[in-house]
Amino acid sequence: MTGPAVVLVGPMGVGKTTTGMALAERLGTTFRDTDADIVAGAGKPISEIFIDEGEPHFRELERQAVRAAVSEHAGVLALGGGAILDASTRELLSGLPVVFLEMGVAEAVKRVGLDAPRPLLAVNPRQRWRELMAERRPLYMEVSRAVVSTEGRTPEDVAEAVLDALELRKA
Ligand SMILES: Nc1ncnc2c1ncn2[C@@H]1O[C@H](COP(=O)(O)OP(=O)(O)OP(=O)(O)O)[C@@H](O)[C@H]1O
Ligand SMILES: O=C(O)C1=C[C@@H](O)[C@@H](O)[C@H](O)C1
Ligand SMILES: [Mg+2]
Repeated sequence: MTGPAVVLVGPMGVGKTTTGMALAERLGTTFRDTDADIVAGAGKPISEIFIDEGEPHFRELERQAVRAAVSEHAGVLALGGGAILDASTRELLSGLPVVFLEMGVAEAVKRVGLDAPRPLLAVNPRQRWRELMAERRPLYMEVSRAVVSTEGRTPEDVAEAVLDALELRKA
């Protein structure tokens, strides 16, 4: 097993799922998303896992979900926005074709809105988003082979930029 063809990381709403699906189609492969794996395993939405069992429990489920997906999935893999907080996950990602999708705060507000059921942005979302990114940007950078801006690009354009960044385009 060689691991995923591409791993997408980045903040909530940056387009990991949308771009990931476009990229998988473009590469003729399948898409997998660790958030979706966790929801399927727990049988309830992430917001309810946070409320019922707390964030540390969610992070442990996420750690396990990333491990399983990296070892089982050969297509395009999107990780939850906070997966890179775990040091052992960052270590696991080293050597893999990881791409950091990014955008600014104004675009984040446009994309995720202010009332979406995202537990980490429930209160004062602009401020919280800035704080989260200040903490996480260095971690996204640490695990990534390339950074791709998603602003002013359609998901299909972002997928093409990811292929260019990883030099995955066939001649
Ligand atoms: N390149 C883009 N330009 C404009 N809007 C986009 C782009 N990519 C995604 N979106 C929109 O932004 C929203 C969030 O996208 P998506 O769910 O793919 O992000 P995500 O990174 O998977 O978020 P999450 O953290 O919830 O998993 C969706 O409404 C999607 O249609
Ligand atoms: O940025 C985060 O910490 C999160 C992002 C989402 O993908 C989900 O994994 C969850 O809402 C937490
Ligand atoms: Mg997603």
